[in-house]
Amino acid sequence: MAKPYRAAMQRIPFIKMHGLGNDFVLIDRREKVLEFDAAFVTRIADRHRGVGFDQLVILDASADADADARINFLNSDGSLAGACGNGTRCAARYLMDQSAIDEISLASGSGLLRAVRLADGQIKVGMTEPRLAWRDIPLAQPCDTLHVPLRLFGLGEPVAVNMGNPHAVFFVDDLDSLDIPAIGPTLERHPMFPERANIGFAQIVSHEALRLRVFERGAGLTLACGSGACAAVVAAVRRELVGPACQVQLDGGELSIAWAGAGPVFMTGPTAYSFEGMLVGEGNHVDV
Ligand SMILES: N[C@H](CCC[C@H](N)C(=O)O)C(=O)O
Repeated sequence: MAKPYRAAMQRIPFIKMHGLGNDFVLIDRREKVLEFDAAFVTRIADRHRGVGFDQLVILDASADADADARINFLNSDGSLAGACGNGTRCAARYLMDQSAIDEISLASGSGLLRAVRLADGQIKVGMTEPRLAWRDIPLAQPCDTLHVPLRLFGLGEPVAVNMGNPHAVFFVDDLDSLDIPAIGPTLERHPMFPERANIGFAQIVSHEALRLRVFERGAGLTLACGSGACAAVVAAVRRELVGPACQVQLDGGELSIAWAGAGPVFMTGPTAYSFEGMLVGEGNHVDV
């Protein structure tokens, strides 16, 4: 007798999007309860056996009346990401397109995020105010987050910033001379960072521009990291290396970041749809 496979089969529609090549599988659960576990997430993240993504973006209906939806992010290794700037911009674009509106509010783990569509189509999001106390990064020991006492691989002391997720930013003279895939894992998992950290390497270009590459917690080196771009500008403003408006040049393109030295960080940049599809399988163990 045939196995009653189809009866148990779950079908999960998804949309693939990216912001500067930082890519996402977006699952909209606002109208339908869809359940999946960490094994499912890592399987879908697999770029050969699955769809492939840096972060999975999950949209849920929000209990908060001020928010149009609730947003959560999972890294490709299955871990939770407290914030994701490019994923926020992509989800905001998707929700705005669905309702033909140009402004949206999203409830996230780091607070309420507001996003707007600008006249040129770029999406601008107000990220949360950066947290700068060592406990809030979090770091393993009390220290000045402007000079975290960590000296490795010939790098200077990093600046630590929490953008809803932990970041350490190293300023370097020559970004191209660094073997980031080789040094990234050690830094991401250094005992100084009890919740691991996103590791940014920034090279100052001018008072209004910097180049950045980020080895992301739970995802490795990506083409762009939105919260990393915010963290790098916050770090550079604190070190008086750039002004309050700064272009961040990432491998996948450019983000405009603005931070007045206090309050929220604003991030503006492009978003793009790649394709849509259907994840198909039994229960939580979905065959792609
Ligand atoms: N790509 C994301 C960052 C994901 C952060 C994640 N790697 C973590 O904090 O664990 C961004 O655009 O901000």
